[in-house]
Amino acid sequence: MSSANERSYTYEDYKETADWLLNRSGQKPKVAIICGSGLGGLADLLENKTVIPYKDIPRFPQSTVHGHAGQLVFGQLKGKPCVCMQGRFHYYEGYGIATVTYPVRVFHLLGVETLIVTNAAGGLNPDFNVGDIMLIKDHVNMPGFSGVNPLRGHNEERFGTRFPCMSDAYDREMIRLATETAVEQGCSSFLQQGVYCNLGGPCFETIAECKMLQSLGVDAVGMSTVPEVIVARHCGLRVFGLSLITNKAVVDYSSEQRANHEEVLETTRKRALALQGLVSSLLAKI
Ligand SMILES: O=P(O)(O)O[C@@H]1C[C@H](O)[C@@H](CO)O1
Ligand code: HPA
Repeated sequence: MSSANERSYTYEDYKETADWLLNRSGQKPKVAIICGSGLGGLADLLENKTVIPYKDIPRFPQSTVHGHAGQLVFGQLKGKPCVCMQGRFHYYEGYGIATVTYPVRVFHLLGVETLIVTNAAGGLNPDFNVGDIMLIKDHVNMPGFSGVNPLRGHNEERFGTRFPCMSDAYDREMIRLATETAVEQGCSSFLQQGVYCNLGGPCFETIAECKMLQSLGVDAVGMSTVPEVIVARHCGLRVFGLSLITNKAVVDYSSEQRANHEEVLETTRKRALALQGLVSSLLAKI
C-alpha cells in the first residue's frame, strides 16, 4: 500500500522541527487545534499571536487547498497556550500518510497535551441538518481497511506502543464538557454526537458509497482527521473532535443535490462564530 510519495521520518526529524518552532515562537503550547476547511478563523481568537508560515518551517508540508491558509499560529486562548494549524494536510493532496500527520508528533514534542481536531463533513445521519456541529465520539478509518495507516512501518517506541488501543480515541470527559458548554452557549439545538468516517477523497462520495456508510452506522463523512487522531493517540495526546456538517450527503437517486467545495465553505462561514465560541469556552474548562 505504499505510494511513491510515501516517506518516513526519524525521531530526530520531528525533534528538529519542534526545536526550531520552540526557538522561533518562544512558546510551549499545551493545546493544539487543527482547523478544518473554512474553520481557520479559530486561530484569530488567539492573543499575543506569533504567526509562522508553513513554508518557513523545516520539513513542514505546504497547504494546497482553498480554505486552508498554511500557517501555524501560536498564542493564548482563554489563558491557555495554544498552537493552531490554519490549514491541514490531506492524503488526496498527494502527501504520504506520514507527511499528513507530521505536525501531530511535532506538537507532542512541543509539550502539547490536548489535540482539538475540526473538520467539514457531509451529514449521513438523516436527523442531522446542514450547520449542525457534531461532537465526534468515534471513527471508522476506511483507508485503514486496506492498510493505509499512519503507524504502518517501523514503530518508534519513544512515541508510543506498536499496537495502540483506539476504543477510547475521543476523550469522553471533553465530550461531556462540550455538551454542557453548548447548553450554556445556546447552541445545543444544533449540537449532535456521532461517528465520523474518513475516505481518501478528493471525490465526494457516490450515492452507493453514502448508502453503504449509512448502513455501517456512520453519521458524517469527510476526507481527513482520522490519521491525525491515530497518531495523536499513539503518542498519548488527549483528543477532542468536532465536525461541522456543511452539506447533506446525497443518498437518493432522484435528488438534484450535488456536493461541492463552495457549499462546504459557505456553511463554514455561517457557523464559524458558533463553533469558535464553543471551542474557546470549552478551553476555559480544561
Ligand atoms: O480539512 P477538512 O476535512 O475540513 O476538509 C473537507 C474535506 C475536503 O478537504 C474538503 C471538501 O470540501 O473539506
Ligand atoms: O460530503 C462530504 N464528503 C466528504 N468530505 C466532505 N467535506 C465536507 N463535506 C464532505
